[in-house]
Amino acid sequence: MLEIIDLTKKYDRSLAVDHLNLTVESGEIGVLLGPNGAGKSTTIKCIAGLLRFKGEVRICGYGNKTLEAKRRLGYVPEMPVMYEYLTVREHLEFIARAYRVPDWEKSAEELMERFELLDKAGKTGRELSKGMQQKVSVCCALLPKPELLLFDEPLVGLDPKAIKEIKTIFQELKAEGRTILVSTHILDTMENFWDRTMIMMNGKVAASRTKAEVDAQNESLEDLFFAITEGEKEATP
Ligand SMILES: Nc1ncnc2c1ncn2[C@@H]1O[C@H](COP(=O)(O)OP(=O)(O)OP(=O)(O)O)[C@@H](O)[C@H]1O
Repeated sequence: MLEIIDLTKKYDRSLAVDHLNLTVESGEIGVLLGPNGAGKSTTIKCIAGLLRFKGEVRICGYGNKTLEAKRRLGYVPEMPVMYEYLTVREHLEFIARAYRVPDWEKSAEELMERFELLDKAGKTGRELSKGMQQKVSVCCALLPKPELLLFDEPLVGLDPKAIKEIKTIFQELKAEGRTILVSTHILDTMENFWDRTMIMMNGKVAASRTKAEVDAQNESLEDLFFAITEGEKEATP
């Protein structure tokens, strides 16, 4: 479970996230939407503990800076960050050792197979394309089986097979009762399996809806997005 209470983040004098509150329950897929510059990546980086902020972020009840929270968190950043001289397999081994993942070799092989990385397992970070780096980043986040997974624009630059695999994985994680927060601009790919959406504008949640609420209005995620961001609808958070 993820709880964000009164999160505020300023870069120098510019306010990127403004007293933001949101909750994503265990077994839910939360989708963070919003125009460019709305504050989505900043929010995700604050949750991941990469930025200082005011307010509170709780992961399964633990403050996000604690070891208990970090153990339960997986993060796929917008831009993959690779060690230039580690191979794909060594990246997975590094994560497995850091998180003390038991029997990691089998899980790592399965993940590499799902993302068509087995034949790239011996390639180093610097030898990988952007899309391959993105796939390694996803595999590294999934390997420790965290309770909360943050995906910042996970589908950008991936090939169709990897996109299909990620969508399947979202559903598997949900079925296992994990908490997922995805920031994306690619609305139609999330259409069928999200549970809760938060639409951000100017650092605030301009609207928060469950899928049931949106379905009851006979709307799509895209309809809701434009209604909120283009002001056709009263923004009721
Ligand atoms: N490192 C930084 N230093 C100063 N300002 C920043 C920094 N990173 C982001 N910002 C500002 O914070 C605000 C929110 O940016 P953020 O990257 O969180 O938005 P976003 O919703 O993820 O946008 P996008 O959809 O374009 O990725 C923007 O006004 C941006 O210019």
